[in-house]
Amino acid sequence: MTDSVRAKPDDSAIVRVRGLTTVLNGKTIFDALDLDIPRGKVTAIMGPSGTGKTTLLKHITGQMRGQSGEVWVDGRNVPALRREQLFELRERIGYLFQNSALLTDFDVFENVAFPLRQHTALPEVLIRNIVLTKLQAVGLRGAARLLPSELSGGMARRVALARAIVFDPMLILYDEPFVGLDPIALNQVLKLIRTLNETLGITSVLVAHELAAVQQVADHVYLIANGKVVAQGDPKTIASDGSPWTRQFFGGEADGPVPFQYPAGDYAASLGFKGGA
Ligand SMILES: Nc1ncnc2c1ncn2[C@@H]1O[C@H](COP(=O)(O)OP(=O)(O)OP(=O)(O)O)[C@@H](O)[C@H]1O
Repeated sequence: MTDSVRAKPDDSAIVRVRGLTTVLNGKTIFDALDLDIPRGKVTAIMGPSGTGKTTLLKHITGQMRGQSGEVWVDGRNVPALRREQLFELRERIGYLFQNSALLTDFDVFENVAFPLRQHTALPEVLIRNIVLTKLQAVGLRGAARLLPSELSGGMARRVALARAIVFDPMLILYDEPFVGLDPIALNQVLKLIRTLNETLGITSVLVAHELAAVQQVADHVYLIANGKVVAQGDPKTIASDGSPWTRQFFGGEADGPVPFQYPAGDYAASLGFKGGA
């Protein structure tokens, strides 16, 4: 492994993954994975489909645990946390899911208010102030009384973002935030991710496939494949680092180190040919 693919220990890392090994249904998703997410920055996680990007986010929130290894988030090793410590930690992490997952029967205001009503006993006037502040931050205070069915895809994503920041998180995890957005909505979301990161003084981690978008918003990118970090660096230059992984992934080549076949047993044997090679 070259220096460029080895995670560099960094005291300012808010997330520090060490030796994470995760096997799901007999398939190794992470194979002693090491990586650091720098505090206060926007970090992109990229990699082929099924490589474990969403799974990595779930390790950070403690929704999933590996067989071994450590996942440190703001100084706590997540797999070792007790249930209530885990809930405490999760309240400090905002999560924007792949689909915006708004509650269809609730208007925009109530969607953003929902976590506050679920997890706090704040008076209505305070809830109102928090919700309107968050909606203002994403430019949708005027849409407070619209239903999700009345929103464009980009607006829905911004509402979900307002909801994700309702507890003033230290860390926001975005899972595929750019999928299905038209160019205008895409630019609005990009600008918003960057602005929120700066104005709220938080850390952002995003899983995405779109290199052009990642280049506009991210400070650092990790390329994960085969259970490990296979490349990392500046999003502007990573695509041209010349390694077979980056050539295949960013060049969209069908052939390369990423296998076409999902791991499977012996083909001839599975077709019933005895002792098939
Ligand atoms: N709960 C689970 N149980 C068993 N296998 C799972 C589970 N969750 C994910 N997997 C498997 O783990 C692998 C990684 O899935 P994951 O969704 O993290 O990939 P991804 O890199 O986010 O993919 P994509 O880019 O397509 O969204 C896949 O092979 C998937 O089938």
